[in-house]
Amino acid sequence: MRAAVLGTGSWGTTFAAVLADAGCDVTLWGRSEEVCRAVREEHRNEAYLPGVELPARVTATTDGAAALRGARVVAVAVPAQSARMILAPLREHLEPDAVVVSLMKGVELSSDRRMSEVLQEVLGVPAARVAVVSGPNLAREIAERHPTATVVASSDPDTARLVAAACASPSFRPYTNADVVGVELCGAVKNVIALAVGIAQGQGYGHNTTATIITRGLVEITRLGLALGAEAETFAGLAGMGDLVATCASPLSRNHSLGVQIGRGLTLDRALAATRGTAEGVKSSTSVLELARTVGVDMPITEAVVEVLAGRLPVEEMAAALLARPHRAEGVEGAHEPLPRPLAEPAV
Ligand SMILES: NC(=O)c1ccc[n+]([C@@H]2O[C@H](COP(=O)([O-])OP(=O)(O)OC[C@H]3O[C@@H](n4cnc5c(N)ncnc54)[C@H](O)[C@@H]3O)[C@@H](O)[C@H]2O)c1
Ligand SMILES: O=P(O)(O)OC[C@H](O)CO
Repeated sequence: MRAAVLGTGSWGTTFAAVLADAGCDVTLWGRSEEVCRAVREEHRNEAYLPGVELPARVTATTDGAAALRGARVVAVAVPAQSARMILAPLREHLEPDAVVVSLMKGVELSSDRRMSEVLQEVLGVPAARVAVVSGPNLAREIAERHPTATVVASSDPDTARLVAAACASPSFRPYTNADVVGVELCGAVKNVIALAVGIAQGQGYGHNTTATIITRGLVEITRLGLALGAEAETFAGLAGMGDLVATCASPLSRNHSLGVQIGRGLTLDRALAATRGTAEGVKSSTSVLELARTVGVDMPITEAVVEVLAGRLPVEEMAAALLARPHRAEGVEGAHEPLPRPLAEPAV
């Protein structure tokens, strides 16, 4: 099968290798001629995956029409906030029967749309031909063939099975799932929770704090997902708990690392400059919170991250603001309990 991957960053390049390991002939599309030449001629992408040799079945081009010609599976791995702009010119080159796969973990800021919704709109493909791949998938580990599982979600079971078959390799095991909303929200919101964990660790807090944020973060993700029609069991699976554990534990996570820098007192601009690659949670925290407000869901950790990143809540007051909320029962349902306002006012 021929496949295309749009985006030559760390996940796009790694997923191209996964597809090739599974037997696909893969063309990467990117904007840098130098990166594409190195993939084609040296089987390397040193900027994003230093030291990794790519399979011979992976080639690369800056020509979108050439990349998409004959591609039955088209996977997209560009920054979520730029996807609409990047993909619009490629629409005319998509094969009529192509299945489009979102590898992205974000929510569009301007529209609060999930990335599978953005792909449907901008590429003009129906939901039945769109899939989402999400799970505990740190690119570097997968590029090194560490054993890993993931979730392939689509509203159409045949589409999910096609994509799962296209990416199943001896070291990469996909599970199919019909819950596109749940799988996609898990991927986007865990980045916000990983920022919160990083912030706490940067402040010097230990494992109890980390476990508290991960667990209550999962409650937030679940609450939002259920309100938007997702299935409860998705959140306990690979895309939910699995990805939270990987992202919140690993220094390979850009969101986690960026959070640590913020927790240590760096400004957002400096923390971004110190973080290589796309930390989707920075912008998606705002769109996730907007989405939550449209359905009346309480997401205090997400709200605290938004306030800290915006400079309205001093980072050293974040934990106190969260702990000062009214006490409540532990379950997923719950009253709206915003952060105490005086602590969320603009810092002076
Ligand atoms: N890296 C991971 O471990 C990982 C794992 C799972 C999911 N994801 C998700 O995949 C998506 C991409 O992440 P990544 O890690 O590959 O990011 P990255 O920062 O490594 O790479 C982003 C790529 O997008 C390209 N790009 C940016 N603007 C472009 C434009 N205008 N035209 C063409 N290309 C452009 C960059 O050149 C780069 O190649 C994100 O949503 C991320 O959350 C990443
Ligand atoms: O580096 P991050 O924080 O984007 O996380 C990478 C993957 O999403 C982990 O599954």
